[in-house]
Amino acid sequence: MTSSHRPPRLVVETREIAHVDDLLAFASADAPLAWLRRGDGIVGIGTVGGYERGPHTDAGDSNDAVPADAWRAIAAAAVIDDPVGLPGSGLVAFGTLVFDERSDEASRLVVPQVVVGRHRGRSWVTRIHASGAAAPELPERSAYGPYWSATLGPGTLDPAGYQAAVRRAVDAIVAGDLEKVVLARDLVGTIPAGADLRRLVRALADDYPDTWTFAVDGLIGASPETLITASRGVVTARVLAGTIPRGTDAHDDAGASTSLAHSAKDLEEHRYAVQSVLDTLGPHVRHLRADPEPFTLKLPNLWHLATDVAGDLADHASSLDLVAALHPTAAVAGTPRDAALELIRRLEPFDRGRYAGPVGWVDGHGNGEWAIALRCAQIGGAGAHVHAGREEPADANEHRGAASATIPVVAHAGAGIVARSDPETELLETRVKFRPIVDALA
Ligand SMILES: C=C(O[C@@H]1C=C(C(=O)O)C=C[C@H]1O)C(=O)O
Repeated sequence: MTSSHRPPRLVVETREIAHVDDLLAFASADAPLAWLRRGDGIVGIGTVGGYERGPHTDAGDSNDAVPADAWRAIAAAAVIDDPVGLPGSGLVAFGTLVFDERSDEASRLVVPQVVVGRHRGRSWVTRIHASGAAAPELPERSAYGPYWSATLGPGTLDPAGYQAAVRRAVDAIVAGDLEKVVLARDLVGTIPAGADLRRLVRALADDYPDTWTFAVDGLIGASPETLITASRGVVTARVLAGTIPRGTDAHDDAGASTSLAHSAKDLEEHRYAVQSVLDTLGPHVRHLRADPEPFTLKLPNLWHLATDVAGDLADHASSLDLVAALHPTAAVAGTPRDAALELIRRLEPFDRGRYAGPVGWVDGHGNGEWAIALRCAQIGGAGAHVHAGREEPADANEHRGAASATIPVVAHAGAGIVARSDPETELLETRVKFRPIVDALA
């Protein structure tokens, strides 16, 4: 899976199939690959190739191809037979990229052996194999395993520590070092080994049907924020920044939405986020459109200020090129970007891993759908081990029974900090943003 090797020639065949009710039933129980919204989307089974970059080393990894270039090489070598031609048919890779290129976790593109997809009433299966190898079997549904649950507790930055970090961020902003920074905190826990992870994906998809529900390389969540979609030359994004919890009754809830829509502090946070997207898309996109005022987006746990952005691709950029240009937006890093990244590294005592990074899929033409990985948890993986303080015992064999009984989980949620931010309100906001993943695990 290294990018330095010449990619194998992949042979790809997509065929329409009878309507699929539940895509997730085809996914693997312990390593699901899924991208779903309102029941439509794609699931992947097995791995036939891909790309991996990182973890970061001090020696540097600058010789590695960037994901967009690595993918262009894989796609250019592929032989694709796709009479279906819908979003997610033909050759696809699922991707999850780290937030910070200095992360100890890896960015990955995973090309599955089999993809099952559904889009507006049409369903298909794609089989992918290396040229000369046998085509994979057609996929089968498998019954869901038993229900399981997990609770998340304090991580490396507890509520008091988070409020202290917010105060330091406000000081830096007031001192003129930067205008906005997004600070996150972490929660950790464990889930039972052998748990059917599709249960978690399904709970998120059921409770948050309008979000992108994703599962890629152990990163599972339900994000409302579209980093970028590219489909046949049309580009869209949904920028979110500015948040308020839902009200306790209809009257209170309407009041919450109105007060968010008029909050100078939230409108300021939002402006930075929209501007960062417009600035980076500008060179690649014609007829770039964004409403002058944000709308309030209602989710089961909170309201966001939202701006939809759209335009026509003006060059040959793939969705992965656009991802590279956009990430990290001011919605998850801050303004100016470099000063914000530096402050995040200083104030957050953990590695974000893939949290707040790009997650999604890309096809053989460069089309794709990418969200910002929010409202999610990383199940397993080196980062989770470190966060959970569960170093591998010196004699791993001796402890294997105990060590394999659970799988570590780490989740993150953050909030945009500007000069007027109040530490307690920001802490409450992160609590509300943890709700989707905390509830789905419960
Ligand atoms: C950082 C997160 O969310 C981001 C920050 C927001 C805000 O500060 O209002 C809103 C949506 C997201 O862009 C998160 O969910 O962890």
